[in-house]
Amino acid sequence: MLRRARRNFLEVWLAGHFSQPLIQTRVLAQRILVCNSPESVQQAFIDGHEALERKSPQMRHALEPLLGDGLFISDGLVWRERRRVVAPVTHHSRLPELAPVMTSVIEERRDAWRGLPPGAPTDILASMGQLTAEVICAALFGRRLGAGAAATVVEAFRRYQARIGNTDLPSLLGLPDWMPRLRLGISPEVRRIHAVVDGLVAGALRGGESSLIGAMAQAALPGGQRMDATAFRNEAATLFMAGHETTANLLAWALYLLSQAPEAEARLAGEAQAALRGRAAGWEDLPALPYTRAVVDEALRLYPPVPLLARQAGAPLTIAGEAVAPGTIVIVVPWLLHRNPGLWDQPDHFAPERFLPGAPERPRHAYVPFSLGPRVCTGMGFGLAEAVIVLATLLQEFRLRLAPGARVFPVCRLTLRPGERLPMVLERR
Ligand code: HEM
Repeated sequence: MLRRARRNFLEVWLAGHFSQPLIQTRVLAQRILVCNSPESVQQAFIDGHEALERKSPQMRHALEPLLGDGLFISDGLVWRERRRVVAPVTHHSRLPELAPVMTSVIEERRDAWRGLPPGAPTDILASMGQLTAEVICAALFGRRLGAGAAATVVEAFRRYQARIGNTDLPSLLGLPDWMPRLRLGISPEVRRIHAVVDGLVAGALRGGESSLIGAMAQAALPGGQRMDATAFRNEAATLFMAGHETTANLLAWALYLLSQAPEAEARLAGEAQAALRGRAAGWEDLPALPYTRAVVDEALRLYPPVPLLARQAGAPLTIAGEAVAPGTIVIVVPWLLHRNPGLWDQPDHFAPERFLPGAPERPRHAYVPFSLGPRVCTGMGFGLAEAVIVLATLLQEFRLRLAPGARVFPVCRLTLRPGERLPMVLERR
């Protein structure tokens, strides 16, 4: 099981797990409880938030070298204080101000695609990674990360993920947190990413442009203190990483799904053409793109970019009648929950209609691509707006087909991606 988990975390689940409301297992010294029903998910992440605020040791050890005490993996007082500074910078109320950055980056990508030789395969996973890296950089730092720098970070993060793996053997053996973990080959990637982030933070703090970093610098921690330089770097790295990798995978999966579903693809393209008439999408176009949004929601259901939400109990609690002792790992697995046949009709089918306004209601907490409860993703509105703007702008003009011979299968490391590459052929409509 460990070997399978290290290779690809999705391989540990058997067919029966998708419909099982609660899965209990033990890996070496570690008890693991998987919540796979709306009730148990609510009991764990909402009612049990205080006991389960802490991320799993596997997640913390995987990301700590890169993010330090950044919001994604911190807990306790640090998490509470930082959340009050970081969450408002991408709050829904700021999106009209942030969306023009998305529009201008996607306009550049569209123009570059117009110049591609017809029939040449493009790696859509890399292309979306670079695009979303440019978007989050422009929003975060108030200026564009040069194409070379974006590519450097995207590639370094890909290699970081490949080396770090999913399993943290020492934690599974019950060894304490303070014991150093062997992390072969990740230091050069971490140094490369930190060097880029440090340069950008310094630039954003010096330059007078409006930026998320600038907004964070204005916000005081409770008690009036300012965040120190390390906190700044950790939060900037967190927003950069959380803000590009997830959205890139979502876009790659959506484009793949559409390439396999010509009717859905034609419907989305028709909606985009009618709403946009050749221009790039912006914030004000979102209400006229409900089908595009439904495609995004359905892609998030079938291929949730964060397919595993793992916590470690810090205090005793009860979930679905089971006593959970401190130290137990409690996991919500969107990959399982989103395909649970007891919760979804035809769970493995790509059916964006299920998310259109007026579709039958689904059970609460059956759909959690952005997590839920107090640790819900702070960038949810940002990521959703970006994905709709990108898909509508590109698909009104281009049709994407999977390159001949390409094989696509989901691989889960920290995020869920369509293998290492996604070669697709672009055609102008
Ligand atoms: C489609 C895109 C995205 C998806 C699917 C996604 C998903 C998630 C999920 C599932 C979590 C919680 C993880 C857990 O509970 O273990 C999370 C947390 C977070 N996300 Fe996102 N995210 C996306 C985009 C973004 C963007 C664009 C930003 C920033 C601009 C962002 C910033 C964050 C941060 C800071 C956290 C940590 C919140 C906390 O622990 O308090 N995310 N995201």
